[in-house]
Parts: sequence; C-alpha cells; structure tokens
Amino acid sequence: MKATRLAIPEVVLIEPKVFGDARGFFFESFNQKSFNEATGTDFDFVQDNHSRSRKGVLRGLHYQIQQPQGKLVRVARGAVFDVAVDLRRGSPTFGQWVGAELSEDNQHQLWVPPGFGHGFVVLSETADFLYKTTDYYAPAHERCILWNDADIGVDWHFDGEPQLSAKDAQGTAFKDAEVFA
Ligand SMILES: Cc1cn([C@H]2C[C@H](O)[C@@H](COP(=O)(O)OP(=O)(O)O[C@H]3O[C@@H](C)C(=O)[C@@H](O)[C@H]3O)O2)c(=O)[nH]c1=O
Repeated sequence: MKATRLAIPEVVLIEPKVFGDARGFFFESFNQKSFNEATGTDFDFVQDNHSRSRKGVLRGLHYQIQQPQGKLVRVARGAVFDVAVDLRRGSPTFGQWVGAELSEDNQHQLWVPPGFGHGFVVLSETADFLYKTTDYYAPAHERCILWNDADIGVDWHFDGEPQLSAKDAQGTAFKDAEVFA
C-alpha cells in the first residue's frame, strides 16, 4: 500500500497493493493497522455506505456540523472525481480543496478527515461508490455547501451540467456556511 498526503496534508490518497492473477485480483480494501500508520490517526469506523450513481451525478459538498464524519472512500465500479474541502476555520488550508480520480481501474482510496466537506461527480456511465465513516449519519446535523461555490472554486474535471439532488441544488454559499471551530 502506498499513502500520499495531498496539498492539504491531512487528506491522504491511498493506493492499495492489488494482487492480480489468472482468476482476477485480490486486495485489502481496509486494514486498520496500515490505515492508522498511513494517516497518523486512530479512528473506529462505525458505518459502511454504498451509493450508485449515473454519469454526471454530483453529490456534495456534504458534512455534518456535529458528529463530523471522517470518510474513507473508494469506487468499486466506474470512475469519479472526488473532492475534499477544508472547513476547519483557523486551518492554514481553510476553504481550500483537493481532489483525486478514484476508479475501478486504479482502486485508489481517499481519506477525508472529520472537518472536511466532501463530494464527487461521476465520470463513467455508472459508478458504485463505497465508503466507511467514523461517526453515524445524523441528518439533523447535515450541511451542504453549493458544489460550484466561487470562493472554493472546485475544478470538478467534468464538463456539462451535473445532476444534483433537490437538497444539493439548494446548498449554502461557503461565505454563509457553518464551519468547524
Ligand atoms: C448519507 C446517508 C443517507 N441516508 C438516506 C437519507 C436519504 O433518504 C437517502 C439519500 O441520502 P442523501 O441524498 O443525503 O445521499 P448522498 O447525497 O449520497 O449523501 C452522501 O453524499 C456523499 C458526497 C457524502 O459525503 C456522504 O457523507 C453523504 O452525505 O439515504 C441514510 O439512511 N444514511 C446515510 O448515512
């Protein structure tokens, strides 16, 4: 497994070692010890999620203002561009974003710590998106920043009008959003 800290160093790109053979492949999609060493964290994951989306679907930018979730995300089918936004006021990278393409071909994973907004757009015909979270879903604390907020300025690596949920279409501007202390 290879771990690379991105321009926001708390966000870590994880490249598992994939063992291919005549039958197909095998890899450890999660190993607590390796993950802790790679990220310098020690979280317990409490929820596993799986969503499927069509090409052009964009989910985000999501976070929970209480019970903030760290997310270890990956793609089992298809390809997405995945984005993390630093929402920790006082952080040297507050309001900045990083992103990576995650796909069934590269098997890359992204560690998005608590305190970050998260979203992705689907680049393939369909994508199965899998992620582990460090805290439980808490809809009362859910918040959404508008995907195309100009102050954040994410380059989604996707041309065209994305398909959003009604909730995401009404996301908050970054300047008005509740953020982490
Ligand atoms: C996220 C979530 C949703 N749900 C339900 C609520 C709703 O009826 C349905 C769809 O929810 P949403 O529209 O919020 O799903 P979605 O837009 O896929 O939300 C997810 O987006 C990505 C980008 C994230 O980072 C996740 O943390 C999560 O916010 O699933 C749960 O039961 N548990 C969960 O953990």
